[in-house]
Amino acid sequence: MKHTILVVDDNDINRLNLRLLLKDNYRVLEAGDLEAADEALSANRVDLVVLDLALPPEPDNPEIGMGYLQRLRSESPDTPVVVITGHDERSYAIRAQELGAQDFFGKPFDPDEVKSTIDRSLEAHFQAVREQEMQRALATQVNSEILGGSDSMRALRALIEQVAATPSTVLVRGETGAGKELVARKLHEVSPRAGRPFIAINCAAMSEQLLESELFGYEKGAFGGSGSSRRKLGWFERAAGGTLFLDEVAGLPLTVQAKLLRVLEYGEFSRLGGEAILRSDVRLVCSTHEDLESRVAAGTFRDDLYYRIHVVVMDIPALRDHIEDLPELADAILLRKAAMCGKRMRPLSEEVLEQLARYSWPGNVRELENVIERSVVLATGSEVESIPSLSGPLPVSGDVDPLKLWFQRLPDTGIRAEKAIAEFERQLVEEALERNQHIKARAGRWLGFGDRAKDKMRYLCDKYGIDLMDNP
Ligand SMILES: Nc1ncnc2c1ncn2[C@@H]1O[C@H](COP(=O)(O)OP(=O)(O)OP(=O)(O)O)[C@@H](O)[C@H]1O
Repeated sequence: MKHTILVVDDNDINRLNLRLLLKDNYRVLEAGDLEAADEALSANRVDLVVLDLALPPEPDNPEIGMGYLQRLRSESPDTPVVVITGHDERSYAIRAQELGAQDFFGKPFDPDEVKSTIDRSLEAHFQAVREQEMQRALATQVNSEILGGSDSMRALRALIEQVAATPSTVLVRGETGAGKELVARKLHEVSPRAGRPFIAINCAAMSEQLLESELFGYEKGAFGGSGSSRRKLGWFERAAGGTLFLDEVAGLPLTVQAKLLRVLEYGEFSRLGGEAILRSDVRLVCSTHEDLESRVAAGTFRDDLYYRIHVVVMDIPALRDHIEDLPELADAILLRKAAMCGKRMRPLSEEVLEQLARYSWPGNVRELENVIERSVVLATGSEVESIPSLSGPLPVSGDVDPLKLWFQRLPDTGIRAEKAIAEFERQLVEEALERNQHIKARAGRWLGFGDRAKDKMRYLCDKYGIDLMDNP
Protein backbone atom coordinates (compact mmCIF):
# COMPACT_ATOMS: atom_id res chain seq x y z
CA MET A 1 0.00 0.00 0.00
CA LYS A 2 1.43 3.36 -1.07
CA HIS A 3 1.47 6.30 1.32
CA THR A 4 -0.46 9.38 0.25
CA ILE A 5 1.25 12.75 -0.23
CA LEU A 6 -0.72 15.97 -0.72
CA VAL A 7 1.18 18.63 -2.69
CA VAL A 8 -0.13 22.16 -2.00
CA ASP A 9 1.34 24.57 -4.55
CA ASP A 10 -0.39 27.06 -6.86
CA ASN A 11 2.21 26.64 -9.61
CA ASP A 12 1.07 23.98 -12.10
CA ILE A 13 4.61 23.23 -13.29
CA ASN A 14 5.87 22.71 -9.75
CA ARG A 15 3.01 20.35 -8.98
CA LEU A 16 3.64 18.42 -12.19
CA ASN A 17 7.35 18.11 -11.39
CA LEU A 18 6.64 16.87 -7.90
CA ARG A 19 4.06 14.42 -9.15
CA LEU A 20 6.55 12.98 -11.65
CA LEU A 21 9.22 12.72 -8.99
CA LEU A 22 7.01 11.04 -6.42
CA LYS A 23 4.40 9.03 -8.28
CA ASP A 24 6.38 5.79 -8.44
CA ASN A 25 6.62 5.49 -4.68
CA TYR A 26 3.61 7.44 -3.44
CA ARG A 27 0.00 8.20 -4.23
CA VAL A 28 0.13 11.92 -5.01
CA LEU A 29 -2.80 14.33 -4.52
CA GLU A 30 -2.61 17.95 -5.64
CA ALA A 31 -4.14 21.21 -4.44
CA GLY A 32 -3.61 24.64 -6.04
CA ASP A 33 -4.98 26.66 -3.13
CA LEU A 34 -5.92 26.33 0.53
CA GLU A 35 -9.53 25.51 -0.13
CA ALA A 36 -8.58 22.61 -2.37
CA ALA A 37 -6.06 21.49 0.28
CA ASP A 38 -8.78 21.47 2.94
CA GLU A 39 -11.03 19.45 0.67
CA ALA A 40 -8.30 16.92 -0.08
CA LEU A 41 -7.57 16.53 3.66
CA SER A 42 -11.23 15.94 4.40
CA ALA A 43 -11.67 13.40 1.66
CA ASN A 44 -8.49 11.35 2.10
CA ARG A 45 -6.19 9.86 4.64
CA VAL A 46 -3.12 11.95 3.89
CA ASP A 47 0.19 10.70 5.30
CA LEU A 48 2.22 13.83 4.56
CA VAL A 49 1.60 17.35 3.21
CA VAL A 50 4.14 19.11 1.00
CA LEU A 51 3.34 22.80 1.38
CA ASP A 52 4.58 25.70 -0.71
CA LEU A 53 4.69 28.82 1.43
CA ALA A 54 3.71 31.34 -1.26
CA LEU A 55 0.05 30.68 -2.02
CA PRO A 56 -3.05 32.51 -3.21
CA PRO A 57 -4.60 34.91 -2.36
CA GLU A 58 -1.12 36.52 -1.99
CA PRO A 59 1.25 34.33 -4.00
CA ASP A 60 4.21 36.59 -3.15
CA ASN A 61 3.70 36.39 0.57
CA PRO A 62 5.13 33.32 2.38
CA GLU A 63 3.10 34.29 5.46
CA ILE A 64 0.05 32.73 3.79
CA GLY A 65 1.75 29.34 3.85
CA MET A 66 3.07 29.92 7.38
CA GLY A 67 -0.47 30.65 8.58
CA TYR A 68 -1.72 27.48 6.89
CA LEU A 69 1.10 25.47 8.43
CA GLN A 70 0.04 26.67 11.87
CA ARG A 71 -3.55 25.78 11.12
CA LEU A 72 -2.56 22.30 9.92
CA ARG A 73 -0.51 21.67 13.04
CA SER A 74 -3.51 22.44 15.22
CA GLU A 75 -6.25 20.92 13.04
CA SER A 76 -4.42 17.83 11.79
CA PRO A 77 -1.59 17.32 14.29
CA ASP A 78 -1.12 13.73 13.13
CA THR A 79 -0.13 14.71 9.59
CA PRO A 80 3.51 15.76 9.10
CA VAL A 81 4.21 18.77 6.88
CA VAL A 82 7.26 19.40 4.69
CA VAL A 83 7.55 23.00 3.40
CA ILE A 84 8.91 24.21 0.08
CA THR A 85 10.94 27.42 0.35
CA GLY A 86 12.10 29.80 -2.39
CA HIS A 87 15.84 30.48 -2.67
CA ASP A 88 15.53 33.73 -0.67
CA GLU A 89 13.28 32.26 2.00
CA ARG A 90 15.68 30.13 4.09
CA SER A 91 14.78 32.06 7.24
CA TYR A 92 11.20 30.87 6.71
CA ALA A 93 12.43 27.29 6.69
CA ILE A 94 13.77 27.73 10.21
CA ARG A 95 10.60 29.42 11.43
CA ALA A 96 8.47 26.75 9.77
CA GLN A 97 10.35 24.04 11.65
CA GLU A 98 9.84 25.95 14.87
CA LEU A 99 6.13 25.92 14.07
CA GLY A 100 6.20 22.15 13.70
CA ALA A 101 7.12 21.47 10.06
CA GLN A 102 8.91 18.15 9.83
CA ASP A 103 11.45 19.35 7.23
CA PHE A 104 11.85 21.52 4.11
CA PHE A 105 13.37 21.55 0.64
CA GLY A 106 14.14 24.43 -1.70
CA LYS A 107 13.23 25.62 -5.17
CA PRO A 108 14.30 24.92 -7.86
CA PHE A 109 13.82 21.24 -7.02
CA ASP A 110 16.76 18.92 -6.69
CA PRO A 111 15.13 15.50 -7.34
CA ASP A 112 17.37 13.65 -4.88
CA GLU A 113 16.81 16.23 -2.17
CA VAL A 114 13.03 16.15 -2.65
CA LYS A 115 12.83 12.36 -2.53
CA SER A 116 15.16 11.91 0.40
CA THR A 117 13.48 14.69 2.44
CA ILE A 118 10.07 13.13 1.97
CA ASP A 119 11.25 9.56 2.62
CA ARG A 120 13.07 10.71 5.76
CA SER A 121 10.14 12.76 7.04
CA LEU A 122 7.70 9.90 6.65
CA GLU A 123 10.09 7.47 8.27
CA ALA A 124 10.63 9.85 11.22
CA HIS A 125 6.89 10.27 11.59
CA PHE A 126 6.15 6.54 11.56
CA GLN A 127 9.06 5.92 13.89
CA ALA A 128 7.51 8.39 16.36
CA VAL A 129 4.14 6.63 16.06
CA ARG A 130 5.83 3.25 16.67
CA GLU A 131 7.67 4.63 19.68
CA GLN A 132 4.44 5.93 21.18
CA GLU A 133 2.92 2.50 20.68
CA MET A 134 5.98 0.87 22.26
CA GLN A 135 5.75 3.19 25.26
CA ARG A 136 2.13 2.18 25.69
CA ALA A 137 3.04 -1.46 25.44
CA LEU A 138 5.78 -1.00 28.04
CA ALA A 139 3.51 1.03 30.29
CA THR A 140 0.97 -1.75 30.30
CA GLN A 141 3.78 -4.27 30.70
CA VAL A 142 2.75 -6.08 27.60
CA ASN A 143 4.93 -9.03 26.86
CA SER A 144 3.95 -10.63 23.63
CA GLU A 145 5.25 -14.18 24.09
CA ILE A 146 2.44 -16.68 24.48
CA LEU A 147 3.85 -19.13 26.97
CA GLY A 148 2.73 -22.64 27.79
CA GLY A 149 3.46 -26.14 26.51
CA SER A 150 -0.09 -27.42 26.94
CA ASP A 151 -1.97 -28.71 23.90
CA SER A 152 -4.30 -25.73 23.99
CA MET A 153 -1.48 -23.16 23.99
CA ARG A 154 0.36 -25.00 21.20
CA ALA A 155 -2.83 -25.11 19.13
CA LEU A 156 -3.37 -21.42 19.77
CA ARG A 157 0.12 -20.49 18.59
CA ALA A 158 -0.31 -22.66 15.48
CA LEU A 159 -3.66 -21.04 14.66
CA ILE A 160 -2.14 -17.57 15.05
CA GLU A 161 0.65 -18.45 12.61
CA GLN A 162 -1.89 -19.87 10.20
CA VAL A 163 -4.23 -16.87 10.03
CA ALA A 164 -1.77 -14.01 10.66
CA ALA A 165 -1.03 -13.44 6.97
CA THR A 166 -4.72 -13.31 5.94
CA PRO A 167 -6.76 -10.12 6.17
CA SER A 168 -9.65 -11.98 7.88
CA THR A 169 -11.36 -10.53 10.91
CA VAL A 170 -10.65 -12.53 14.04
CA LEU A 171 -12.84 -12.93 17.11
CA VAL A 172 -10.93 -13.79 20.29
CA ARG A 173 -13.09 -15.23 23.06
CA GLY A 174 -12.13 -15.90 26.64
CA GLU A 175 -12.55 -14.94 30.26
CA THR A 176 -11.14 -11.73 31.65
CA GLY A 177 -7.35 -11.79 31.99
CA ALA A 178 -7.02 -15.01 29.96
CA GLY A 179 -4.81 -13.42 27.29
CA LYS A 180 -7.14 -12.06 24.59
CA GLU A 181 -5.18 -8.85 24.00
CA LEU A 182 -1.93 -10.79 24.07
CA VAL A 183 -3.24 -13.01 21.28
CA ALA A 184 -4.38 -10.00 19.23
CA ARG A 185 -0.97 -8.39 19.64
CA LYS A 186 0.83 -11.58 18.63
CA LEU A 187 -1.40 -11.91 15.60
CA HIS A 188 -0.31 -8.44 14.56
CA GLU A 189 3.37 -9.06 15.28
CA VAL A 190 3.65 -12.14 13.12
CA SER A 191 1.56 -10.66 10.30
CA PRO A 192 2.85 -8.64 7.34
CA ARG A 193 1.30 -5.63 9.12
CA ALA A 194 3.88 -5.76 11.92
CA GLY A 195 5.62 -2.51 10.88
CA ARG A 196 2.36 -0.55 11.05
CA PRO A 197 0.40 0.45 14.16
CA PHE A 198 -1.45 -1.85 16.53
CA ILE A 199 -4.20 0.04 18.33
CA ALA A 200 -6.24 -1.44 21.17
CA ILE A 201 -9.55 0.06 22.22
CA ASN A 202 -11.74 -0.95 25.12
CA CYS A 203 -15.26 -0.57 23.74
CA ALA A 204 -16.92 -1.06 27.11
CA ALA A 205 -15.06 1.78 28.80
CA MET A 206 -16.26 4.63 26.59
CA SER A 207 -19.40 6.61 25.99
CA GLU A 208 -21.14 6.23 22.64
CA GLN A 209 -20.10 9.63 21.29
CA LEU A 210 -16.51 9.31 22.42
CA LEU A 211 -16.20 5.86 20.93
CA GLU A 212 -17.68 6.99 17.63
CA SER A 213 -15.43 10.02 17.35
CA GLU A 214 -12.34 8.09 18.41
CA LEU A 215 -12.98 5.29 15.93
CA PHE A 216 -13.89 7.34 12.91
CA GLY A 217 -12.43 10.77 13.71
CA TYR A 218 -14.19 14.06 13.12
CA GLU A 219 -14.06 17.14 10.98
CA LYS A 220 -13.69 20.69 12.17
CA GLY A 221 -17.06 21.99 13.35
CA ALA A 222 -18.51 18.53 14.03
CA PHE A 223 -20.84 18.32 17.08
CA GLY A 224 -22.79 21.52 16.26
CA GLY A 225 -22.25 25.18 17.13
CA SER A 226 -19.67 24.99 19.91
CA GLY A 227 -18.19 21.93 18.18
CA SER A 228 -14.60 20.96 17.65
CA SER A 229 -12.16 23.51 16.33
CA ARG A 230 -9.89 20.98 14.70
CA ARG A 231 -9.93 17.90 12.58
CA LYS A 232 -9.07 14.66 14.28
CA LEU A 233 -8.11 11.39 12.67
CA GLY A 234 -9.85 8.37 14.11
CA TRP A 235 -8.29 5.02 14.92
CA PHE A 236 -9.34 3.56 11.60
CA GLU A 237 -7.09 6.11 9.92
CA ARG A 238 -4.31 6.03 12.48
CA ALA A 239 -4.07 2.27 12.29
CA ALA A 240 -3.86 2.37 8.48
CA GLY A 241 -2.12 -0.73 7.21
CA GLY A 242 -2.09 -2.11 10.76
CA THR A 243 -4.42 -3.82 13.22
CA LEU A 244 -7.28 -2.45 15.27
CA PHE A 245 -8.15 -4.45 18.38
CA LEU A 246 -11.68 -3.86 19.67
CA ASP A 247 -11.67 -5.20 23.20
CA GLU A 248 -15.06 -6.12 24.74
CA VAL A 249 -16.87 -5.73 21.45
CA ALA A 250 -20.18 -6.73 23.10
CA GLY A 251 -20.20 -3.29 24.68
CA LEU A 252 -20.47 -1.48 21.32
CA PRO A 253 -23.55 0.72 21.11
CA LEU A 254 -25.91 -0.14 18.23
CA THR A 255 -25.14 3.07 16.31
CA VAL A 256 -21.44 2.26 16.32
CA GLN A 257 -22.21 -1.34 15.35
CA ALA A 258 -23.95 -0.06 12.21
CA LYS A 259 -20.92 2.03 11.24
CA LEU A 260 -18.55 -0.81 11.93
CA LEU A 261 -20.61 -3.10 9.74
CA ARG A 262 -20.24 -0.60 6.89
CA VAL A 263 -16.46 -0.67 7.30
CA LEU A 264 -16.45 -4.46 7.26
CA GLU A 265 -18.83 -4.82 4.33
CA TYR A 266 -17.64 -2.05 2.05
CA GLY A 267 -14.31 -0.97 3.57
CA GLU A 268 -15.74 2.56 3.91
CA PHE A 269 -16.36 5.11 6.61
CA SER A 270 -16.64 8.88 7.11
CA ARG A 271 -15.32 11.19 9.79
CA LEU A 272 -18.07 12.63 12.03
CA GLY A 273 -19.34 15.82 10.44
CA GLY A 274 -17.51 14.91 7.21
CA GLU A 275 -19.02 14.14 3.83
CA ALA A 276 -16.11 12.35 2.25
CA ILE A 277 -16.05 8.58 2.09
CA LEU A 278 -12.71 7.19 3.27
CA ARG A 279 -11.35 3.71 2.64
CA SER A 280 -10.07 1.55 5.43
CA ASP A 281 -7.13 -0.82 5.23
CA VAL A 282 -7.18 -2.14 8.75
CA ARG A 283 -7.27 -5.68 10.07
CA LEU A 284 -9.89 -5.95 12.75
CA VAL A 285 -9.48 -8.22 15.76
CA CYS A 286 -12.39 -8.24 18.23
CA SER A 287 -12.58 -9.78 21.65
CA THR A 288 -15.32 -10.68 24.06
CA HIS A 289 -15.63 -12.36 27.44
CA GLU A 290 -19.39 -12.44 26.99
CA ASP A 291 -21.58 -14.81 25.08
CA LEU A 292 -22.22 -12.81 21.89
CA GLU A 293 -24.89 -15.27 20.71
CA SER A 294 -27.11 -14.37 23.66
CA ARG A 295 -26.51 -10.67 22.94
CA VAL A 296 -27.69 -11.33 19.40
CA ALA A 297 -30.74 -13.18 20.70
CA ALA A 298 -31.50 -10.27 23.04
CA GLY A 299 -31.26 -7.80 20.16
CA THR A 300 -28.39 -5.80 21.64
CA PHE A 301 -25.86 -7.07 19.10
CA ARG A 302 -26.58 -7.02 15.36
CA ASP A 303 -26.62 -10.49 13.86
CA ASP A 304 -25.12 -9.27 10.55
CA LEU A 305 -22.18 -7.78 12.45
CA TYR A 306 -21.86 -10.96 14.50
CA TYR A 307 -21.41 -13.01 11.31
CA ARG A 308 -18.91 -10.51 9.93
CA ILE A 309 -16.64 -10.61 12.97
CA HIS A 310 -17.07 -14.32 13.44
CA VAL A 311 -14.88 -15.32 10.47
CA VAL A 312 -12.02 -16.84 12.44
CA VAL A 313 -12.64 -17.62 16.11
CA MET A 314 -9.91 -18.15 18.69
CA ASP A 315 -11.01 -19.50 22.05
CA ILE A 316 -8.56 -18.77 24.84
CA PRO A 317 -8.94 -21.27 27.66
CA ALA A 318 -9.25 -20.10 31.24
CA LEU A 319 -6.07 -20.63 33.26
CA ARG A 320 -7.76 -23.36 35.34
CA ASP A 321 -8.29 -25.27 32.07
CA HIS A 322 -4.59 -25.31 31.18
CA ILE A 323 -3.30 -25.36 34.73
CA GLU A 324 -0.36 -27.53 33.58
CA ASP A 325 1.10 -24.28 32.17
CA LEU A 326 1.04 -22.57 35.56
CA PRO A 327 4.64 -23.39 36.59
CA GLU A 328 6.06 -22.02 33.34
CA LEU A 329 3.86 -18.92 33.50
CA ALA A 330 4.58 -18.35 37.20
CA ASP A 331 8.36 -18.65 36.67
CA ALA A 332 8.35 -16.19 33.78
CA ILE A 333 6.17 -13.75 35.71
CA LEU A 334 8.35 -14.06 38.80
CA LEU A 335 11.46 -13.21 36.78
CA ARG A 336 9.76 -10.19 35.23
CA LYS A 337 8.29 -8.86 38.46
CA ALA A 338 11.53 -9.39 40.38
CA ALA A 339 13.44 -7.45 37.72
CA MET A 340 10.82 -4.72 37.93
CA CYS A 341 11.28 -4.45 41.70
CA GLY A 342 15.06 -4.68 41.43
CA LYS A 343 15.09 -7.94 43.45
CA ARG A 344 16.70 -11.33 42.91
CA MET A 345 14.24 -14.10 43.64
CA ARG A 346 14.66 -17.87 43.81
CA PRO A 347 12.31 -19.95 41.64
CA LEU A 348 8.99 -20.77 43.33
CA SER A 349 9.08 -23.87 45.52
CA GLU A 350 7.05 -27.02 44.77
CA GLU A 351 4.77 -26.23 47.74
CA VAL A 352 3.98 -22.75 46.47
CA LEU A 353 3.38 -24.05 42.94
CA GLU A 354 1.03 -26.69 44.33
CA GLN A 355 -0.83 -24.04 46.30
CA LEU A 356 -1.17 -21.94 43.14
CA ALA A 357 -2.35 -24.93 41.09
CA ARG A 358 -5.16 -25.65 43.58
CA TYR A 359 -6.70 -22.20 43.16
CA SER A 360 -9.43 -21.56 40.54
CA TRP A 361 -8.01 -18.27 39.08
CA PRO A 362 -11.19 -16.38 38.18
CA GLY A 363 -8.99 -13.49 37.00
CA ASN A 364 -6.76 -15.89 35.01
CA VAL A 365 -3.17 -15.01 34.06
CA ARG A 366 -3.63 -11.35 35.01
CA GLU A 367 -4.63 -12.40 38.51
CA LEU A 368 -1.59 -14.69 38.64
CA GLU A 369 0.57 -11.71 37.66
CA ASN A 370 -0.96 -9.56 40.39
CA VAL A 371 -0.60 -12.25 43.05
CA ILE A 372 3.05 -12.87 42.16
CA GLU A 373 3.83 -9.17 42.02
CA ARG A 374 2.36 -8.70 45.49
CA SER A 375 4.37 -11.63 46.82
CA VAL A 376 7.58 -10.27 45.31
CA VAL A 377 6.97 -6.81 46.71
CA LEU A 378 6.20 -8.21 50.17
CA ALA A 379 8.98 -10.84 50.22
CA THR A 380 11.62 -9.98 52.80
CA GLY A 381 14.23 -12.41 51.46
CA SER A 382 14.85 -13.93 48.05
CA GLU A 383 12.14 -16.55 48.35
CA VAL A 384 8.35 -16.47 48.08
CA GLU A 385 7.50 -18.66 51.05
CA SER A 386 3.76 -18.85 50.66
CA ILE A 387 1.07 -16.91 48.89
CA PRO A 388 -1.25 -14.97 51.17
CA SER A 389 -4.99 -15.71 51.06
CA LEU A 390 -6.05 -16.38 47.50
CA SER A 391 -9.80 -16.13 48.00
CA GLY A 392 -12.47 -14.19 49.76
CA PRO A 393 -12.42 -10.75 51.36
CA LEU A 394 -9.92 -9.86 54.04
CA PRO A 395 -11.47 -9.39 57.50
CA VAL A 396 -12.13 -5.84 58.60
CA SER A 397 -9.39 -5.01 61.09
CA GLY A 398 -10.15 -5.24 64.81
CA ASP A 399 -13.57 -5.04 66.41
CA VAL A 400 -14.28 -1.48 65.40
CA ASP A 401 -17.40 -0.98 63.32
CA PRO A 402 -16.09 1.05 60.33
CA LEU A 403 -19.47 2.72 59.81
CA LYS A 404 -19.42 4.03 63.36
CA LEU A 405 -15.98 5.54 62.74
CA TRP A 406 -17.26 7.14 59.60
CA PHE A 407 -20.27 8.68 61.39
CA GLN A 408 -18.01 10.11 64.07
CA ARG A 409 -16.12 12.05 61.42
CA LEU A 410 -19.23 13.85 60.09
CA PRO A 411 -19.21 17.63 60.75
CA ASP A 412 -21.60 19.17 63.33
CA THR A 413 -22.79 21.66 60.77
CA GLY A 414 -24.61 18.90 58.92
CA ILE A 415 -23.97 17.21 55.59
CA ARG A 416 -25.52 16.73 52.16
CA ALA A 417 -26.78 13.18 52.28
CA GLU A 418 -26.56 12.48 48.54
CA LYS A 419 -22.97 13.62 48.38
CA ALA A 420 -22.05 11.67 51.51
CA ILE A 421 -23.67 8.49 50.24
CA ALA A 422 -21.88 8.85 46.91
CA GLU A 423 -18.59 9.37 48.71
CA PHE A 424 -19.21 6.28 50.81
CA GLU A 425 -20.02 4.28 47.68
CA ARG A 426 -16.87 5.52 45.93
CA GLN A 427 -14.74 4.48 48.89
CA LEU A 428 -16.39 1.07 49.00
CA VAL A 429 -15.69 0.52 45.31
CA GLU A 430 -12.05 1.51 45.74
CA GLU A 431 -11.71 -0.73 48.78
CA ALA A 432 -13.28 -3.64 46.91
CA LEU A 433 -10.85 -3.21 44.01
CA GLU A 434 -7.90 -2.89 46.34
CA ARG A 435 -8.78 -6.10 48.12
CA ASN A 436 -9.45 -8.06 44.96
CA GLN A 437 -6.32 -7.55 42.90
CA HIS A 438 -8.10 -4.82 40.93
CA ILE A 439 -10.20 -7.39 39.13
CA LYS A 440 -13.58 -5.81 38.59
CA ALA A 441 -15.65 -8.99 38.37
CA ARG A 442 -14.18 -10.24 41.60
CA ALA A 443 -14.49 -6.91 43.40
CA GLY A 444 -18.12 -6.81 42.27
CA ARG A 445 -18.78 -10.25 43.70
CA TRP A 446 -17.07 -9.19 46.93
CA LEU A 447 -19.61 -6.38 47.07
CA GLY A 448 -22.40 -8.92 46.61
CA PHE A 449 -23.42 -7.77 43.12
CA GLY A 450 -24.10 -11.31 41.89
CA ASP A 451 -24.37 -12.14 38.18
CA ARG A 452 -23.76 -8.72 36.69
CA ALA A 453 -20.89 -7.94 39.06
CA LYS A 454 -18.47 -6.78 36.35
CA ASP A 455 -21.02 -4.57 34.58
CA LYS A 456 -22.03 -2.94 37.84
CA MET A 457 -18.43 -2.33 38.78
CA ARG A 458 -17.73 -0.89 35.35
CA TYR A 459 -20.65 1.48 35.79
CA LEU A 460 -19.44 2.55 39.23
CA CYS A 461 -15.84 3.02 38.08
CA ASP A 462 -17.13 5.17 35.27
CA LYS A 463 -19.36 7.14 37.64
CA TYR A 464 -16.55 7.90 40.06
CA GLY A 465 -13.79 8.32 37.46
CA ILE A 466 -11.82 5.39 38.85
CA ASP A 467 -9.17 4.66 36.27
CA LEU A 468 -10.33 1.77 34.11
CA MET A 469 -6.84 1.22 32.72
CA ASP A 470 -5.60 0.17 36.12
CA ASN A 471 -8.69 -1.80 36.97
CA PRO A 472 -9.48 -4.31 34.24
N1 LIG B 1 -0.18 -17.74 27.65
C1 LIG B 1 0.33 -16.62 28.18
N2 LIG B 1 1.67 -16.44 28.22
C2 LIG B 1 2.20 -15.33 28.76
N3 LIG B 1 1.49 -14.33 29.28
C3 LIG B 1 0.15 -14.43 29.27
C4 LIG B 1 -0.50 -15.58 28.71
N4 LIG B 1 -1.82 -15.40 28.81
C5 LIG B 1 -2.00 -14.20 29.40
N5 LIG B 1 -0.83 -13.61 29.66
C6 LIG B 1 -0.62 -12.30 30.32
O1 LIG B 1 -1.71 -12.07 31.18
C7 LIG B 1 -2.04 -10.69 31.19
C8 LIG B 1 -3.51 -10.55 30.84
O2 LIG B 1 -3.67 -10.86 29.47
P1 LIG B 1 -4.58 -9.98 28.49
O3 LIG B 1 -4.53 -8.54 28.87
O4 LIG B 1 -4.21 -10.33 27.09
O5 LIG B 1 -6.00 -10.58 28.89
P2 LIG B 1 -7.45 -10.24 28.31
O6 LIG B 1 -8.12 -11.53 28.10
O7 LIG B 1 -7.32 -9.32 27.13
O8 LIG B 1 -8.09 -9.48 29.55
P3 LIG B 1 -9.41 -8.54 29.59
O9 LIG B 1 -10.57 -9.41 29.24
O10 LIG B 1 -9.47 -8.12 31.00
O11 LIG B 1 -9.17 -7.43 28.64
C9 LIG B 1 -1.12 -9.98 30.22
O12 LIG B 1 -0.04 -9.40 30.91
C10 LIG B 1 -0.65 -11.13 29.33
O13 LIG B 1 0.63 -10.85 28.79
